[in-house]
This record gives sequence, structure tokens and C-alpha cells, in this order.
Amino acid sequence: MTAILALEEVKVHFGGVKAVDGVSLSLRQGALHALVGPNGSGKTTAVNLMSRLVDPTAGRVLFDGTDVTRVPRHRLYRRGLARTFQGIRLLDDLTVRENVLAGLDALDLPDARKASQRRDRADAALARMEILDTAGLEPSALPYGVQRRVEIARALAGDPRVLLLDEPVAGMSAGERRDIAEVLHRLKGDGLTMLLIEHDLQFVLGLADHLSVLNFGTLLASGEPQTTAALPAVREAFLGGEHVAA
Ligand SMILES: Nc1ncnc2c1ncn2[C@@H]1O[C@H](COP(=O)(O)OP(=O)(O)OP(=O)(O)O)[C@@H](O)[C@H]1O
Repeated sequence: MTAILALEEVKVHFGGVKAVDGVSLSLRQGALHALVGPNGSGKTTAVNLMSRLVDPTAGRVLFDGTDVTRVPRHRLYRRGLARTFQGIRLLDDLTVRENVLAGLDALDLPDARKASQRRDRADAALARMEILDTAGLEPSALPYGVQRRVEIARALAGDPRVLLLDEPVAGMSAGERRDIAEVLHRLKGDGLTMLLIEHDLQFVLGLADHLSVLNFGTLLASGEPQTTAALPAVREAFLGGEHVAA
């Protein structure tokens, strides 16, 4: 297996809270990985580790075969890692295109220094998310599901190799979820490696190539999605909440 991004025995302890406690995870190149687990199980912390927003208490983070555990995050992003966040983080006084350009500016890519190159990249990312027609609008004028697409477009503008998505469909209607699932499927077809954090096991089962389940900061199970979701320990972890597997 060619892993493009991996966590090796990572721990993140916040004082007495073991947010992540000895987790190893590998993202296979070109695959869509789903990371699920109950509230507080460590999913966002795992993504924060992968995107260098938090330092591990122990363990290593590997990107494309090299140790990036202490590499500043802007360098990792320039090497092809992108992410979105749980909440919407768009600037309402900018247009959609300007929001995407702001993401690109932060990367300062050598081949996106001319205004025309940057605009082309921003528009290509919006087109990939099928929202190019919103480029001149302000995000607040758009439906929630479209705003979330703008966030993904912003992450795509740097043409990343790996995209980490922290609950991208949270709060979306069933129709918006179906549409996003199609878009994610197409991004996978383009060869993009993705990690998708999601609460809804059913949603990821139709989409993911690989499923990992966290519980209390540890990896409960990891493998082929249907098989993994059917494991008694996984079903147990999801029982009692809103996350009951069918
Ligand atoms: N900066 C922090 N300081 C202290 N505790 C934290 C911090 N970040 C996360 N935690 C704790 O670590 C645990 C894991 O949190 P995390 O946000 O990674 O879980 P999650 O699975 O993403 O949860 P959710 O599904 O609710 O988003 C929780 O108990 C949380 O309260």
C-alpha cells in the first residue's frame, strides 16, 4: 500500500484528556477514507495532527514518506495538503472568488503569482465544485450547502494531493448531501486522496474505500467499510447515540 499521509502511534494529551491515544492511520493514495466515531472520540484532533495544527505528545506524522512531525504547517500545505474545518469560515465581505483567492494567497505557490494564474486556479476550483456561477456573489447570499462547497473549493485551489474534510456535510439537507457525495466521488476519480470525517455512518458507507473508527481516542477498527461497520464493537460504540448503523 502506498500511504501518502500517515499517523504513527500518535498521542495528543491535553493535560489529563487523552484526545488521541496511540493511533496509527494511513491514507492510501487515491482513496477516500472515512473517519467516524462518537462525539469527542478524537476525529478532529486526528485531522489537526495531520494538518499540523496540533503537535503530538508522542508519535510521528508522515507525508509522502517523510517525517513532517515538526514541519511548519505552511510548508506542508505547499507540498500538497489541504483541509476544511467543521464550521464555515468564509469572509462575508469578500466575494466567493475572493474567498478562494485568499486561500491561494496564503499558499504563495510559485506558479500562481500572476493575477491571471490565480484567477484561473480559483475558477477551476469553483468549477470542480460546480459553483462557478456564484464567483461574484457574497457567501451570505448563498444557501448553506453552497457555502460549504465554497470552503471545499478554497481548499482545492492549491491543487492539493490530499484533502482533509472535517464534517463537510454536517447540517446539509438530504439533497445537498447526495450532491456533495457525487462531487466527492468525482474528486476521487481525479486521483485526489481524501479523508472524510463524518457522523453519519450510512453516508460514508456509500462513498468510502476505507473506514476507520475512533472511540475514546483510540482506533477501534479500520478496514473495508461494510465489514468494519458491521463489527460488534463498532455497532456498540454507535449505539445509544444518534449514530446507529443499520
Ligand atoms: N484544545 C483542547 N484542549 C483540551 N481538550 C481538548 C482540546 N481539543 C479537544 N479536546 C478534547 O479531546 C477530546 C477529543 O476531541 P475531538 O474534537 O478531537 O473529538 P471529535 O471526535 O472530533 O468530536 P466531535 O465529533 O464532537 O467533533 C474531547 O474530549 C475534547 O474535549
